[in-house]
Amino acid sequence: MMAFDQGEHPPEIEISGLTKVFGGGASEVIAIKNANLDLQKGEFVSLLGPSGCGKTTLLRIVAGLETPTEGNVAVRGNTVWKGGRRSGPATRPVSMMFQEARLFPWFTVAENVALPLRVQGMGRKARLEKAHEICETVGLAGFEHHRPTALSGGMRQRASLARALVTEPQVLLLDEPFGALDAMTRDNLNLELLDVCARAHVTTILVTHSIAEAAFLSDRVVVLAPRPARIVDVVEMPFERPRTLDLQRSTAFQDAVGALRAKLKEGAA
Ligand SMILES: Nc1ncnc2c1ncn2[C@@H]1O[C@H](COP(=O)(O)OP(=O)(O)OP(=O)(O)O)[C@@H](O)[C@H]1O
Repeated sequence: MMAFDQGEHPPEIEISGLTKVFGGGASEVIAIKNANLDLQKGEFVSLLGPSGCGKTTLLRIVAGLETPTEGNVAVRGNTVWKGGRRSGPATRPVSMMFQEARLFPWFTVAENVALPLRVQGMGRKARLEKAHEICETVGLAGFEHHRPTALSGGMRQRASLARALVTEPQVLLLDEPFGALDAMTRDNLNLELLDVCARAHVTTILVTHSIAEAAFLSDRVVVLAPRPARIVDVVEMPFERPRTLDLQRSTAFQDAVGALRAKLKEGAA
């Protein structure tokens, strides 16, 4: 799988003229300035940029959690924001995952994973069955009855990923999901993430500080610059899928990482 045709189908996520300003007067911060971005179904796009360039804010606006100052967002043809105002249906086929696992310590892994289904009103037996299925997919088989405190950091993030996937979302929004983990665990989880996203044909936006992670996972990388926060460029990662860690040793990959680093530098200048 490679090179998504930007014109063939209506975009799965449409972002246009998006601006977000926090505060006012002397404390005004322009977190995003006139961002435009479309994602096709099944595409994996990373937001790459230095701290404070508006990555998390952009993700939260797409999730419907943050109100933009101006602009439009639509997910799967349904308006989320129009002219900076909330619009469209209240429920969306979107799941979000954060850097911290945010699991409830008094629930088991399976109960945590099943929570979004409980919110949707699914009965206990059915939702726990579904949670067990997803736990198996993300490598947590055998740990369903454990409490989160009995898990390693990597396993807690697996549980968090399972919870994000349990509703079979069409769109996955990931805010540095494995940023706090050691490099080896992070590599393994990223490989599994790619596998899950490809199998379910999920459209994914990932926020990351890591140039190599963005290059390895993405179809396209959105390079962001701070002050004023803006999109510097959207760079295609022309690597075949499925990808293996060997890709990272290739000259083509190193070149792509070098090109992204140069774009980041250009944006910071
Ligand atoms: N609720 C808020 N109130 C005021 N300013 C905010 C708020 N949320 C974010 N900001 C500001 O908006 C800018 C962008 O923040 P954001 O968290 O989106 O950046 P980021 O690129 O995700 O940073 P990091 O990589 O450190 O997480 C920052 O200058 C931040 O201080």
